Amino acid sequence: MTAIASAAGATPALLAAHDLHVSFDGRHGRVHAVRGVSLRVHPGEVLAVVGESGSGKSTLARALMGMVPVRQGTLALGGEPVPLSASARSLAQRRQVGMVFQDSAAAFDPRFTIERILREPIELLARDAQRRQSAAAAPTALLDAVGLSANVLSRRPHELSGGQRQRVGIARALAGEPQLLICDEAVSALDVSVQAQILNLLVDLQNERGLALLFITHDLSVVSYIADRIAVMYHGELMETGEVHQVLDRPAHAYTRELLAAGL
Ligand SMILES: Nc1ncnc2c1ncn2[C@@H]1O[C@H](COP(=O)(O)OP(=O)(O)OP(=O)(O)O)[C@@H](O)[C@H]1O
Repeated sequence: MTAIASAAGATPALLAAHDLHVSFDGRHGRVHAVRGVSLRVHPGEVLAVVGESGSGKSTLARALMGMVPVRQGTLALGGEPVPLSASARSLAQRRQVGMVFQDSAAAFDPRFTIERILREPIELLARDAQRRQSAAAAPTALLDAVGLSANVLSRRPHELSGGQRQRVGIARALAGEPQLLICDEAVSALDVSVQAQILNLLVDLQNERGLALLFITHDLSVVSYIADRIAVMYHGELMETGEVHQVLDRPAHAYTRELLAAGL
């Protein structure tokens, strides 16, 4: 099934994916993890992607970033087609879209200082002749944007709290000055009080910078708090999309009703 997650009206999409398919060949045969998903994310909006474990949410996010091979489909960013071939530079490499993981710190080299961790993407981008970096991408400015002071620069990841590390993960994702952040369970591993702080930070970034968020979550209260629209995945397909209140109050699909009854 191909469903299009699009808001009504003719707002140009920031990200438009069409008919994406991803499969993995493993010991137990082929897993068709994403099956013909089409969706749009509009500038400045928050699209929550929900679905049970194994429904393909993370694979979809990675496919959008170019972090897993896409078997079929098209992707456009700001109306410009993005090549999805294995040899093409992915959105992850171009950093036009930032990604925040459940455990962003797992990607940090534990031997590196936070300054070095933040400088790495900045320097990669500086080598890219097509991108001009502004002062907003300096390590101190990135830390400032996520509510951390410059004295964090000389520390190593293990010297920070979980919430501080996730803030550094967000700062790193902001290095390319993206218009879209893909957040894959970005607050799930944090204590509840820290979750609220990180959610508020993401909402502030959305408001201040007009950032759009594609927000993968299992948490219904997070969906209600943060999202404008919801996309519901099941077995790799996009079953239903719509405005938050519409999907929460009048889910069209039986699977969505079950998911909501179970609290996602
Ligand atoms: N690298 C991989 N190799 C083989 N199979 C994979 C790989 N990544 C994901 N899968 C399979 O693809 C399917 C979708 O997984 P995915 O992690 O995208 O689901 P999810 O909805 O994000 O789950 P969760 O909520 O538990 O994170 C699952 O069957 C999973 O086992």
